[in-house]
Amino acid sequence: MLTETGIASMQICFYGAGSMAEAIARGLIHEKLIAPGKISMLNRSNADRLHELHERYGVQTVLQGSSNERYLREADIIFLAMKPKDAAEAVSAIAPLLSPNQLIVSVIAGLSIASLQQLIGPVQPIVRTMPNTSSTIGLGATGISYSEQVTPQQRLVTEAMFQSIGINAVVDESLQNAVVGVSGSGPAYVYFFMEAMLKAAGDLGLAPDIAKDLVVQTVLGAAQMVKETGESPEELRRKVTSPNGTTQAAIESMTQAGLQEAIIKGMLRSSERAAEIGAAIERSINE
Ligand SMILES: NC(=O)C1=CN([C@@H]2O[C@H](COP(=O)(O)OP(=O)(O)OC[C@H]3O[C@@H](n4cnc5c(N)ncnc54)[C@H](OP(=O)(O)O)[C@@H]3O)[C@@H](O)[C@H]2O)C=CC1
Ligand SMILES: O=C(O)[C@@H]1CCC=N1
Repeated sequence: MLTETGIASMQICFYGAGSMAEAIARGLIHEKLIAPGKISMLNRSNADRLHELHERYGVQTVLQGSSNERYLREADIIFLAMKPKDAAEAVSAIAPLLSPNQLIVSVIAGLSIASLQQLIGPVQPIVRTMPNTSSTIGLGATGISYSEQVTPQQRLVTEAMFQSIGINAVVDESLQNAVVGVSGSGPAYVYFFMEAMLKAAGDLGLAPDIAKDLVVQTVLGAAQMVKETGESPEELRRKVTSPNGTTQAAIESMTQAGLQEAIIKGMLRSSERAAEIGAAIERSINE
């Protein structure tokens, strides 16, 4: 499927060279989907960051204002990967350089296809995505939505790219903010949970390196159990929980502290925040 897409011969430009751009670029390179020399990464002012990316991956890098234009014009695929607050200005700046055969792939939380069309024009094929940073190691989870202008071939390319760095789900654009709340922000919830587990392990007297090994393997093993056994988290939890045993005591204590409600509330808030961010960009465009 990958050779059919012709992706290996394409040029990919990351406009915005931060954490998410690096996670995707690193994943694509690591999975050998595309050679580093076919990837360019641009940012606004942080020259050290570009130098670091060039040294680390061998990607082409250049500072805003020099020969950025060439990379942007030559790219078959342009990833928009700046923070939402910078998006309207950054996208407006490149709109005059774009031609309608270039595929725009946005990873920007909250930013709608309609807003991007306002900034770029109606004919540009646009993909709105919500990936996550686990793409770095090929274990990402990405929500994908297409504008009408995206061709079947461009869809193949998009899905091949995101499949090479994890799994993806094509969703109606109205669900993209839900994807933010679930898997876009998701890795941070798990890290937050692990931080708490590590703290408690220390309080219980375990040395940091031993605590880390035990916590990481526990999280990894639990996720893998859900994936490989096909059993639900609830069923698997029951199997750990002996009547009147240690796990029951822990779960009762966590429930009393409102852990489940706190997680649900936090996820809904992430999704709501994505909508707020999108609305703020929309307002700034229409001002
Ligand atoms: N981090 C995550 O887990 C995820 C992030 N996202 C989305 O990815 C996007 C980027 O987030 P993240 O990677 O964390 O952000 P970072 O702050 O790490 O990176 C942002 C990058 O954008 C660059 N930039 C800002 N303005 C411009 C401009 N005008 N022209 C060119 N480059 C510019 C910055 O350059 P400089 O440093 O020089 O200013 C920087 O390289 C966000 O919109 C976010 O919603 C989506 C899913 C997950
Ligand atoms: O925190 C954020 O806004 C971005 C979007 C999803 C994950 N990180």
